Amino acid sequence: MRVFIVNSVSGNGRGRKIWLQVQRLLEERNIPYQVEFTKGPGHAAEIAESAARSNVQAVVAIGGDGTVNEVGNGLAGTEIPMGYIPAGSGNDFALAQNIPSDPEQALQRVLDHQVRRVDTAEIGERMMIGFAGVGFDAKVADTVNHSPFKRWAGRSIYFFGAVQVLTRFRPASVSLLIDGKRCEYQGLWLIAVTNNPYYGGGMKICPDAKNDDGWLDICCVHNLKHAQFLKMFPSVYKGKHVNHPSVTLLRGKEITIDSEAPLVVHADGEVIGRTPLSIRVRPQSLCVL
Ligand SMILES: Nc1ncnc2c1ncn2[C@@H]1O[C@H](COP(=O)(O)OP(=O)(O)OP(=O)(O)O)[C@@H](O)[C@H]1O
Repeated sequence: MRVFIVNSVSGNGRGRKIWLQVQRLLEERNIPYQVEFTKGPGHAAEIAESAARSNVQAVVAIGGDGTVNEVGNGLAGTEIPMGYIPAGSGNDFALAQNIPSDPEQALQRVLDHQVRRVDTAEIGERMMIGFAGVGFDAKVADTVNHSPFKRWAGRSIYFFGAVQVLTRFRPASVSLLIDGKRCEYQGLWLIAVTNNPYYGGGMKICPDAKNDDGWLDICCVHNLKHAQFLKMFPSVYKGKHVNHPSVTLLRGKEITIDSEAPLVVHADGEVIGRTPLSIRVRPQSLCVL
């Protein structure tokens, strides 16, 4: 039996519409299923955890990256694979995994049941599946998630969110410990820690990140004036920002981030707290379809 976890409100109600399409396909093909609809933050993780205990064939998330994060949190460390049918605004996990945006094709991939293992990472009590960040990008995630325009703007909302945050943002002093090696940054804009190349609705923040190599890829952006940041910003969509002298790419397995003033932290686009924080890779801990 496959359990579908549907976030009906993801992608401005796309979650609900896509589920109805998937349900019709399952019924046409006489494929047994269970479905659960999320009621609010944290619920998808609870459902996934309880499904994993009953040893189901797969748990399939229908929603955005926030839903992937929660379902992944519920399944990491088990042998139950996570399927994914994208229905959010960003869908960066789908992009990184080459999961089709067409629901019928994404469902077919679930039914094909080719299991592969991907890395996740522990952040305090929680896990990130694809990406996490501190500073500017976390502020953007927070702004976007509270924006009334998220309902209809789709992927471009992250671009507009970034422009909105930019005017008020003040870079910070941050200390980073990567596998015992310390780096200090004055005027830090952001630190992205990723398993996947993409975040923020298709920004190629860590172009070489691979989600099964046991490493976390890190991108630090520092020492830039606001106008310079704005000028560099569009280049992230093609991963060309990495050539800029204010961009430092690093890699590690265990990372601690501390800052003078607490900075907002996000995991897979959902704000989960503030610095200080520690992130530790959990190699190949999540089975995905
Ligand atoms: N019934 C519900 N009502 C309100 N919020 C919900 C409900 N179910 C889940 N949520 C919350 O919705 C939030 C957003 O979900 P998700 O990230 O999947 O969609 P999205 O924001 O549209 O997509 P993306 O992150 O790809 O931009 C998550 O924080 C999740 O916990």
